[in-house]
Formats: sequence, structure tokens, C-alpha cells
Amino acid sequence: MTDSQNIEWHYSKVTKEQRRDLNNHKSAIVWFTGLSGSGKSTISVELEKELHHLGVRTYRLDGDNIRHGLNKDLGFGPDGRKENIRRIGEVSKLMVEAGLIVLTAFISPYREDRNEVRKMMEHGEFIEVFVNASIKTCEARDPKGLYQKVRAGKMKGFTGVDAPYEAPVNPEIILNTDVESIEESVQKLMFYLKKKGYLIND
Ligand SMILES: Nc1ncnc2c1ncn2[C@@H]1O[C@H](COP(=O)(O)OS(=O)(=O)O)[C@@H](OP(=O)(O)O)[C@H]1O
Ligand SMILES: Nc1ncnc2c1ncn2[C@@H]1O[C@H](COP(=O)(O)OP(=O)(O)O)[C@@H](O)[C@H]1O
Repeated sequence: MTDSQNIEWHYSKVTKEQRRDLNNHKSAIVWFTGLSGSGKSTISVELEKELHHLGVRTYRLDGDNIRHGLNKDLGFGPDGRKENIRRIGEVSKLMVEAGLIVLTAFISPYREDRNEVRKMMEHGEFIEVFVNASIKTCEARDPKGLYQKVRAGKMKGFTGVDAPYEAPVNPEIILNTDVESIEESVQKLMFYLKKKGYLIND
């Protein structure tokens, strides 16, 4: 561990607000959370495409990708998942400082870990999106064949089967992907971002 007592903060001469002015929109984290197969990746990809078309500067962080690089040393036990979310929170915060709308797609099963990220951010900078789909739906979709592996006893500690998922209590947005289409979910998100003024900087 580094001794943080011997480290001083260095301030930039360009602020987050000035970067936002340059981009002409606000910056924030759109934090997708939900079971494997609920639709986090799919919907965040489509949302990013739509935002990009509007000239919004974005970046997407996805569990599957980040666990190949930055977080490849982490497992799926409670400690590994906690550290995964802590690091993603820190990286996302930097990106928000840089003026981006960050889209994160992680199961992030623990309420406390998500709330820790919320606490790191300023008011309105953390938009929690509960991608709500039943385990039955997720298992029927099984886009990576993981549920099949779990049921065959080849994987242990899988979220929603034999590891917990704690649903958000008061998320900014709920997407019921059991019944809503991908397009409907994207439109819901776009409506929220526009209504709350994220896509302009005033
Ligand atoms: N044990 C276990 N439980 C759940 N998921 C597992 C597990 N092992 C591997 N995978 C695959 O890893 C993806 C989830 O990674 P995350 O970084 O999003 O997980 S977490 O937020 O740390 O819980 C998850 O991807 P998604 O399906 O996109 O959610 C799975 O493909
Ligand atoms: N309404 C919907 N919303 C999101 N995904 C859906 C929907 N209906 C079907 N799907 C499909 O379900 C799968 C969701 O997988 P994925 O986006 O990888 O989920 P996650 O990232 O949450 O694990 C994709 O194959 C997607 O095409």
C-alpha cells in the first residue's frame, strides 16, 4: 500500500465544467446493473450508438472486456466482485472528469458496492439503471451458454443461481426487458437523459 499521507493533490488549470462546456453536454455515469443475460451489454451498445450520432462524447465499460485487461486478476467471489466495481467506479469517475457520458455494463450484484460508487460522484452524476429480467428469461436467452454450464454443474457461484443479486431499491431507471424491446429501453433512456438536461450544458 502507498502511504497517501506523502502524496499531494495536483490541480489542473482546466476544470470538469470547462471540458463540459467544450463538449456542450454534461458528463455522468449511466450504470447498468442486472443479471447475466438481462441485456446490459446489448442496450448500452445501442444507447452509445444513438448518443454518438447526436455528437455526445461517450465511452462504454463492459464486464466481459474489462475482465480481460484492467481487472483480469479478479475472480467472481464477493471480494473480487467488490474490487471490480470499486475500480470501475474510479475509472468512470475519471472519465466523468474528462467530460464523457460513461456507460457501464457490470452485473454489480451488491447494493453496497453500487452505492459506494454513487457516493463518490456529485449529485446527478450517477444514473443507476436496473436492467430487470427474470432469471427464467435470462436462462432462456443464455447468450453465452453460461446458464447451461451452471446447470450442468460446470460453473459455481453464478449470479442469480448460487450467488446473490441485490436489486436496486431506488434506481433512476428500470428497464423491464422481459416485456420491453431493446428499442423501447433505448428510447426510455434517451427520454430520461434529454428530460434531465444531460445532453446540453447550460
Ligand atoms: N460466476 C459468475 N457469475 C456471473 N457472471 C460470470 C461468472 N463467471 C463468469 N461470468 C461472466 O462474467 C460476466 C460478469 O462480469 P462482471 O464484471 O459484470 O461481474 S460482477 O459485476 O463483478 O459481478 C458475465 O457477463 P454478463 O453476462 O455480460 O453479465 C458472465 O459472462
Ligand atoms: N428486450 C431485450 N433487451 C435486451 N436484450 C434482449 C432483449 N430481448 C432479447 N435480448 C437478447 O438477450 C441477450 C442479452 O445479452 P447481453 O446484452 O449480453 O446481457 P448482459 O450484458 O446483461 O449479460 C442478447 O442476446 C439480446 O439480443
